[in-house]
Amino acid sequence: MTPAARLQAAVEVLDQILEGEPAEKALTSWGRRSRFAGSKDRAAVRDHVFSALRCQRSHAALGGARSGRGLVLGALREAGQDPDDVFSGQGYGPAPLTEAECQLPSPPAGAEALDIPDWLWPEFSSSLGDQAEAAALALRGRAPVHLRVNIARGTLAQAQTALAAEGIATRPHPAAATALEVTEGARKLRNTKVYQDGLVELQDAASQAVTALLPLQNGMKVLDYCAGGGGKALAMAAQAKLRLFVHDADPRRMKDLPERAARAGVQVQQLLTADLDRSGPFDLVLCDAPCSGSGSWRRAPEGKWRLTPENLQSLHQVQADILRKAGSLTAPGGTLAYATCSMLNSENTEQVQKFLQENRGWSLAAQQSWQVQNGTDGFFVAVLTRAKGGC
Ligand SMILES: C[S@@+](CC[C@H](N)C(=O)[O-])C[C@H]1O[C@@H](n2cnc3c(N)ncnc32)[C@H](O)[C@@H]1O
Repeated sequence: MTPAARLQAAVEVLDQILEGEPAEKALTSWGRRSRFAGSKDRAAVRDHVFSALRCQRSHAALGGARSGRGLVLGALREAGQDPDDVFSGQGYGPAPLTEAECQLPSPPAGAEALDIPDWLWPEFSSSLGDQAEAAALALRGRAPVHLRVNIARGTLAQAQTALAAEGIATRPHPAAATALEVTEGARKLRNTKVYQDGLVELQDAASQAVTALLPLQNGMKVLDYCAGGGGKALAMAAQAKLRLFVHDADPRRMKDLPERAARAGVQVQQLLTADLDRSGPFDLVLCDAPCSGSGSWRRAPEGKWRLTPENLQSLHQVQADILRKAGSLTAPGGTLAYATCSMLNSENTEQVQKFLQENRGWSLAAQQSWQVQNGTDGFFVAVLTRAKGGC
């Protein structure tokens, strides 16, 4: 495909996404009907689509329309490229610009230029303070690829050497002792032996730092209450020999966990919600709660535009309920860890404060947050200790 044809494909996929289709589904259906597209074409179209979604608001303003064409036009204008080179109708590229599209709109400003919804900006800026602008700008860019070295299988240096032998260059990431950042060859990763043998897993460095902060010790009975795909469960298992249980309100979210656990050489026991009470209490319960995802909007940029004040409100309720339930499953003297991939105070510190106010016998042992402008996803974790005679 020519560069212009790839952009035309992105225009079509973006139009479907703007009509409400999930990005992955829209890309998959484009892929199915475009058998002529090679793997490089598919990767390029995907990159165009995700870049457009990260900057959807500002690019729509610059392109004069919230449409696939508008977003691609806005991206070209922001990059200082002549749109006529792409919108020429040549080589299966987009049709030439109309007279209306040729009009230069006034440049975006404020939250529009920062690609944050207006309703969210007050909370975003009060949560991030003088870092709000830097964080919003970081969310407009691509996320780095981070790996967690499975230290139960090998050292960081061994993983780097093995990855280099398969054409993947990495460097250690300062956020976590187990973290590597891929600097070259990321697309090849899943086909490498080092990945398939379980020496490395894809996981953001801040996500790794969350579990590194937990007081895990051999023999502990641990529950990952919101296990999803199991990223944190597997990271915990690499840190100590645990009796590890996983749960998710939607067990389908854990479908890949058995295979991932086998690759990592880890045993986990899945629990249904109905079995939780009789399986507890646990020495440590981690809840990696559902959230706005504001810390990972670089990876899942649709979330930024699909979040509404009402969704955020109901997430607050779900988070409070999860904390309460996970607290009840924590043994006296045990630890409850609450984590999100959000940078919003209302999902983080405010939830923890509310829990501490409403539940006697708990204390805050540690709290940390990570922000996107510092080279990781945005994350938050609070580690709470239950008193030995706690109620
Ligand atoms: C942030 S994701 C977890 C990611 C996972 N821990 C990882 O590291 O890969 C949050 C998970 O919480 C689950 N969830 C949502 N509501 C829940 C509830 N009330 N109780 C338990 N899990 C819930 C969702 O299905 C989702 O899989």
